[in-house]
Amino acid sequence: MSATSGILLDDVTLGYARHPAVHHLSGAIGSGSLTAVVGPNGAGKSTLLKGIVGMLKPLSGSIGLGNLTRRDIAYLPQAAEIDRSFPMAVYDLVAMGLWKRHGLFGGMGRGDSQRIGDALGAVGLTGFENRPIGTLSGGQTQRALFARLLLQNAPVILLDEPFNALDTRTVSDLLDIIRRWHGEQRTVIAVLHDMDLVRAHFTDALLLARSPVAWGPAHEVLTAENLFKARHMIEAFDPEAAICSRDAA
Ligand SMILES: Nc1ncnc2c1ncn2[C@@H]1O[C@H](COP(=O)(O)OP(=O)(O)OP(=O)(O)O)[C@@H](O)[C@H]1O
Repeated sequence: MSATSGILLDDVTLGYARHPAVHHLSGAIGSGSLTAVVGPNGAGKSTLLKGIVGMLKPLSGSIGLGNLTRRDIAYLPQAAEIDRSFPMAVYDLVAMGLWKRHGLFGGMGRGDSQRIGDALGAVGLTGFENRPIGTLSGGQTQRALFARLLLQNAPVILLDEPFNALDTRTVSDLLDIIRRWHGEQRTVIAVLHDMDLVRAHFTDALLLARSPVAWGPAHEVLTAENLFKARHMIEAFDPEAAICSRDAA
């Protein structure tokens, strides 16, 4: 992976219909870092990922990508946002990871079947090539989506609650792939709720409660005091506020 200065968040406010969901966030996600975004429900974690991937334009502030473009970012939304009813075989879903290489209507190149087979093997889905995606279990679906991410070969990978409702075996297998990406100096940012998992496997953590509570080495961020503060901040938040109090002050 090429070296970049990482992702720079400069006083970023993100929201919907001008209602801010993430307020005044500044900091850098270093290139090659393994960062967990944590915080209570409604803290703005998914919103932040959507801002970084370019699906949401900041209401104010800016998100800088250094020498990367949006096309260098692979994004796995929450499972609930993925339409599994689309009639498609596992092989074709995973092959979509090669679109960046070939373009939407480009043909498959030599070696692509091998690459797809390798990616399916890496996630333990060899033999599932022809299965319609609608017939997969939740864990198998997430494995197939990780295979697609493997083929995307992106320097930045954003994962929104990738382990939600998965059994320990599947989590462990997918964590191996995340570790592999980290070893390849890719930047990995994952929204997670399991604090023990973050402490054990992630180098950095950003604790959000619409505003940033703490950001830095995971073991320094995930203290009982910070987590309590984040919960308190979310409970005290007025979701109907049209503009944030800091802007109004
Ligand atoms: N499309 C949308 N339109 C309007 N408001 C939204 C939209 N998506 C999210 N929000 C609101 O923005 C706030 C932050 O939501 P977000 O999904 O980013 O939180 P989260 O930290 O990812 O939560 P969770 O842990 O529950 O997934 C919430 O109050 C939510 O209701």
